[in-house]
Amino acid sequence: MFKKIFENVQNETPLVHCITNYVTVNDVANVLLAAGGSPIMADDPKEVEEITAICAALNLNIGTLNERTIHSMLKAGKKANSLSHPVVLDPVGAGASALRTETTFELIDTIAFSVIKGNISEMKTIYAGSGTTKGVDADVSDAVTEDTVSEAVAFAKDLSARTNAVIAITGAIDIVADSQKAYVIRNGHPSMAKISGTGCMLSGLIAAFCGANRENLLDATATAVCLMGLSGELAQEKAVKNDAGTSSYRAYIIDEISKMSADKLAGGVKIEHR
Ligand SMILES: Nc1ncnc2c1ncn2[C@@H]1O[C@H](COP(=O)(O)OP(=O)(O)O)[C@@H](O)[C@H]1O
Ligand SMILES: Cc1ncsc1CCOP(=O)(O)O
Ligand SMILES: [Mg+2]
Repeated sequence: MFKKIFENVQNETPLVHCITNYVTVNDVANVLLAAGGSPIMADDPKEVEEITAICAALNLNIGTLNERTIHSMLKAGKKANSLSHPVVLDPVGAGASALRTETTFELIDTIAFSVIKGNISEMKTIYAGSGTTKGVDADVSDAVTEDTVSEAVAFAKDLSARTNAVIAITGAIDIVADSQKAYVIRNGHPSMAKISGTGCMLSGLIAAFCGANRENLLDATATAVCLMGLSGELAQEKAVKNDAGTSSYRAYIIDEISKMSADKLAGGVKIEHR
């Protein structure tokens, strides 16, 4: 499954419309190119419908939301739905402010999302209807551990049934689920949480993988999560070898994605079916 899904991205070069935050926007663009996709960042309400119409997928990330971009996200999302394009939501910081939480729900109520991807604190906010997320990073107390993984799988399946979207919960252990089936993914490295943008990069990748694999959004999402995690592992090996710090580590992750092959990916995934 991984090989074919990865190859479809490389062969189809999906154009991904991103309405995303200004912290990590350049990393999202570069990671899309590295994986074989193509990015276009466009957030003015006057052009979002036109841009999304020429794309294979839409990536909505509320990291630095404001009134104008919220309007753009709603417009783009509705247009993408009308064209049956996959739409991904990254509810960055949902639970940290009323604006983030309310916007997340307005987006979910208005747009049919293909995938909703967030860290565990953001996803718990969506599940509960409110939250007390401390910021854009997950609360340590929320983390999915080996002891709570079954509970997290049930939570992800239930959230998928409620939203009709594939659910991706990231952290040391990642969960990707629809209402029936889940994957538990143990790729990745703790260093990935020490740089800003790994979550946003992953949302961009998920959009590209869904754009090139529309008939299997669950497996497309799982493959993107494995790719990100494996690249984080390989980048860590290189960082240790080079005595590198966090800035180089960020670049090494993009390097590893650009150097990934279908075989290397298939050989490196750490995935369990539930
Ligand atoms: N402690 C960890 N161990 C392994 N991988 C991690 C860890 N923390 C985060 N990751 C990986 O980093 C990426 C971003 O996840 P996360 O940090 O949860 O998102 P966000 O940046 O949105 O908070 C995912 O690919 C995830 O698997
Ligand atoms: C720091 C920050 N503040 C608003 S958006 C953002 C980036 C969040 O990126 P990620 O979710 O990938 O860590
Ligand atoms: Mg995030």
